[in-house]
Amino acid sequence: MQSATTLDVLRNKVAKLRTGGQTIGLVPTMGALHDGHLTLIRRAREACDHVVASIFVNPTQFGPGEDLDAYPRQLEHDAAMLEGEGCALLWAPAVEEMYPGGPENFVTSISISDVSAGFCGASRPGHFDGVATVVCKLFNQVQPDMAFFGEKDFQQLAVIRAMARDLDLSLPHVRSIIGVPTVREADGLAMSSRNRYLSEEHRAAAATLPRAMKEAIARIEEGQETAPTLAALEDALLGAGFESVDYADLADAISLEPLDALKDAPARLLVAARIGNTRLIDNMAVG
Ligand SMILES: Nc1ncnc2c1ncn2[C@@H]1O[C@H](COP(=O)(O)OP(=O)(O)OP(=O)(O)O)[C@@H](O)[C@H]1O
Ligand SMILES: CC(C)(CO)[C@@H](O)C(=O)[O-]
Ligand code: BAL
Repeated sequence: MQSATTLDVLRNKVAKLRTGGQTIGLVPTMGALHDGHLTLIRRAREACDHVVASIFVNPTQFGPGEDLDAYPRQLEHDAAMLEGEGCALLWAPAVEEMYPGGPENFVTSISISDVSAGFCGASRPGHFDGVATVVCKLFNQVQPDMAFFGEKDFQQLAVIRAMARDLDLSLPHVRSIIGVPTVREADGLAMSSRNRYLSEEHRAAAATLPRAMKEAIARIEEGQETAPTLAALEDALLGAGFESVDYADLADAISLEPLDALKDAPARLLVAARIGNTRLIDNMAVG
C-alpha cells in the first residue's frame, strides 16, 4: 500500500492510479479502525479499481469539551489493517497540511441547513459544518468516482449527500455516495471507535441500546403510539445505566424531518445517548 501525507504527493499518486481510466473509491475515516471501517473498504474494492482511505482526526468537527485530544490515534496499526484489505493508498495528512495556518484561521466553511439541524446537529452545534467542510476538501483532493460512508452515522450520510447534490461536487452523481449498513458486535452494539472508551460494565450495559431500539420498533410497527413508545425506550436506557439521552426520535429516512407516527415513506429511529463519558449513536429502519 502506498501512503501520502502531503497534498502534492497525494495528487501525484492518485493521478497514477487513474491511468487508463481506472476508478477510485474514497473511504474517509478518523482512524482507530474496526470491522465497520474494513467493511467500507471491502465494499469500495468491489465497486472500484482502487481504494483510497483517508485517516484524519478533523479538529473542526469536535466541539469545545469534546474528545478531540483523547480520540484514539494508531496510524501504524491502521495502515497494516488497510494494507491487509487491499487498500491502494492511505491519505494521512497532518492538521497543518489540511488547514495551513491552523483551523482557527480558516475562513471558509460549508453549512447545510435542514437535514443537519436536528439530532446530532442540535446536540453538537457546528459539528456538521466541520464534517461537510472536511469531506468537501477530501472530495476535491482525491476526486473519487465514488465515496463510501457508514449508515451508523446516518445523519452524516444525509448531510454529505445534500452537500454533493447542492454543490454539484465532482463525483459523477449523487448516487456515487454509497451508504453501507451498520456493522455490529455479536450483542448488537454498533461498532464504533468510541466503544473503546467504555468500561467493562458500561460495555455490557451498552448492548441495551440496540435491544431497546428493536423493541421500540416492533411496538411502533404493531401500531402502538410513537411518543409513549419512545419515552419507554428512554426509560429503558436510563434504567440500564445510561446517564442521559440526547435524542430518541422517529424521522423520515430521507429528509430526516421528525415524525410523530409512521407514514407510507421509509422511516428511521435515531438515538444518541451517553453512558459514562461516552456518547453512543445508533439508528435503524422502521416499517
Ligand atoms: N459500525 C459501523 N458500520 C458501518 N460503518 C461504520 C461503522 N462505524 C463507523 N462507520 C463508518 O466509518 C466511517 C468513518 O467513521 P469514523 O472513523 O468516525 O469511525 P466511528 O467508529 O464512527 O468513530 P466514532 O466513534 O468517532 O463515531 C464513517 O463513514 C462511519 O459511518
Ligand atoms: C466523515 C469523516 C471522516 C469526516 O471527518 C468523519 O466524520 C467520520 O469518520 O465519520
Ligand atoms: N463518526 C462521526 C464522527 C464524529 O463523531 O465526529
